[in-house]
Amino acid sequence: MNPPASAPTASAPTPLRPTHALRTHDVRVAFHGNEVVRGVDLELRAGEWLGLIGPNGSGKSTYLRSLLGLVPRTGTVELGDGRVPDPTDLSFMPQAPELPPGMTVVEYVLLGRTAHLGWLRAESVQDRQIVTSVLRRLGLASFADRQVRSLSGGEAQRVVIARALTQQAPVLLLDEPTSALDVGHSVEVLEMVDELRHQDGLTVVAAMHDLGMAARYADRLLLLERGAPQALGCPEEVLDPALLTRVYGHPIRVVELEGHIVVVPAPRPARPAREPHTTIDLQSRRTEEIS
Ligand SMILES: Nc1ncnc2c1ncn2[C@@H]1O[C@H](COP(=O)(O)OP(=O)(O)OP(=O)(O)O)[C@@H](O)[C@H]1O
Repeated sequence: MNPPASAPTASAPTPLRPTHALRTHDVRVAFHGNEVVRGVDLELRAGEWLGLIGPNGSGKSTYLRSLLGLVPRTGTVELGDGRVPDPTDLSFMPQAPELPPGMTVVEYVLLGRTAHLGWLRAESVQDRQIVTSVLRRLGLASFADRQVRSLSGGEAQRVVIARALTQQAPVLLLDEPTSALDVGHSVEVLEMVDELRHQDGLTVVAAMHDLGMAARYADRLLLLERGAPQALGCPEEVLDPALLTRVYGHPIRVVELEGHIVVVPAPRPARPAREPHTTIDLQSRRTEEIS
């Protein structure tokens, strides 16, 4: 008897598993002829965390936004199956999200399910369960009925992360996810993202200014300078004091503390002694000008 069509046979080739979850090749973005992202190549495996680092204006947000199609780009962006990502594949936590007036936390976080809604556009019991579970995990259950506009900066940031997580997309893009959070809440949120990527194979790309936190959570770091990749590798390789000092324009020290990398600004070398004070007599100058 012939085997069913779908059963593997000895001669049938094993389907190749993609080696990457997200790949970008030669991604470039220009505004008014000025290129601000200059050829980013990346290949991320499922469950990998990439930390995007670099000084202000180095192109981190623009690169993330280009992956979502929010700004025009050239180059290629594809998922592991070769598809161009659609809105259900990438969830995004922007740096400065709009919090709509008159909306409660639970309504706002439910927006994360928008891409999954059926033709009736009504959320299901499962959508609500996902929202409840994310709110609980982020310690936000007691905020469910609060107006989003009434939250503190840190509370609002956690709510925005909750919305991104509720989408349950395989790739999570975070633009400075902890910029408004105190140290305790920063660790709590990053730990949760870390747990999700280990449990569910979530692939994370996060723009981060705190280089120590980036080293702690990311598997690899990509350092951008004026849109151009300067280094890509594990935190120990990329967080090279001489490289960081050059790119950030300030002396930087990298030290190890209890097994963690700590990045600290070093004092600048002593400046030459200032010229002695000269006092300008503004009153007499004025008098001279008037006379
Ligand atoms: N819509 C736009 N039009 C013109 N220039 C833009 C636009 N968006 C971003 N830029 C410019 O692109 C460059 C990169 O900005 P981007 O926000 O990506 O940097 P960043 O690394 O995320 O900075 P930061 O750490 O300050 O958030 C900056 O010089 C910025 O002014």
